Amino acid sequence: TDLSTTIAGVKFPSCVMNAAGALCVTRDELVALGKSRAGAIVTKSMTVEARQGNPEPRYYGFPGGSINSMGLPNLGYRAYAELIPELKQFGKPVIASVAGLCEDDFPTIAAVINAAKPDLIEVNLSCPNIPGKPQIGYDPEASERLLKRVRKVITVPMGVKLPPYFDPAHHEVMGKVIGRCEVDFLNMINSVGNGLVVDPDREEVVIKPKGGFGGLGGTIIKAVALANVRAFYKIFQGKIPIIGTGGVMNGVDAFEHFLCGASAVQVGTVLVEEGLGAFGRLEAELAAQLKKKGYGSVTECRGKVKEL
Ligand SMILES: C=Cc1c(C(=O)O)[nH]c(=O)[nH]c1=O
Repeated sequence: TDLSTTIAGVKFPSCVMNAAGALCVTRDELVALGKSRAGAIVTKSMTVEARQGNPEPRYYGFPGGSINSMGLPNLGYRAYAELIPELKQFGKPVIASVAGLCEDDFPTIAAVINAAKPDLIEVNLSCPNIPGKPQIGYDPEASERLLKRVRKVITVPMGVKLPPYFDPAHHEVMGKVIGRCEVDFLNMINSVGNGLVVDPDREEVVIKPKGGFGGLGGTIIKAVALANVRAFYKIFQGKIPIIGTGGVMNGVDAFEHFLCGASAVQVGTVLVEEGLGAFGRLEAELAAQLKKKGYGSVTECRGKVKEL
């Protein structure tokens, strides 16, 4: 079964890769991703200055998912610019995830990172965990302004990592914004922002930052992720490739993302909980599911989910 895929003209040896944030902050983590079965190396979203991130505990896994308020711990964009040439030696695409603490950070980072020639750049409009900073992706005007500014300095394929939307009216508005910004691929969804997990025995929240509020991931967000993949797949009639992220814990979850229109999937929670071996398991399970259903590749089943 062919698990390779192509996004914006870039060939991925496998359609399963890490989500920005999962096991991808340090050089060693990124090299380990290069040596693993991951279909790409996706960096942690990067900021201008290196950051320690939020106080711990800042990640908590539980049956069904995870909650995190990492606070953008990363090496700073200059360090990743230096690392990219080395990371490109592993025979798989390198996706540089660009964030920023303010709008002006994005073009600053994007211009220098673009010069390092990652295979693709993913603009993260959806970090939910910077205290006092609303998610850019929930502000269409700011999103459009920012995407147009970074598009001017990015010559490699440019994608956007979006937060979950919960209303078709928002899908429509963001669809129009994306349509005006020459976006080469989409990635949805980022974590479901500002959830709260409580430990009833200790009568406490489970993470320290923001009073315990954090981004949700894992099985519990799969239905939201699938809805967003499907909504934007339909808006763009499959013409803009979508990376499906959210709730992929096994091969069948991945298959559901492809049925809804994804061209590849990213995994976060399952990677943090299980480690890099998850890639081999996910690939085997996905291949088995495709075979069972009579599909020869993920491309064949893309967008094939039937309505009633
Ligand atoms: C870039 C920061 C993000 C973070 C974080 O570093 O807190 N967590 C997420 O779930 N999604 C993000 O986009």
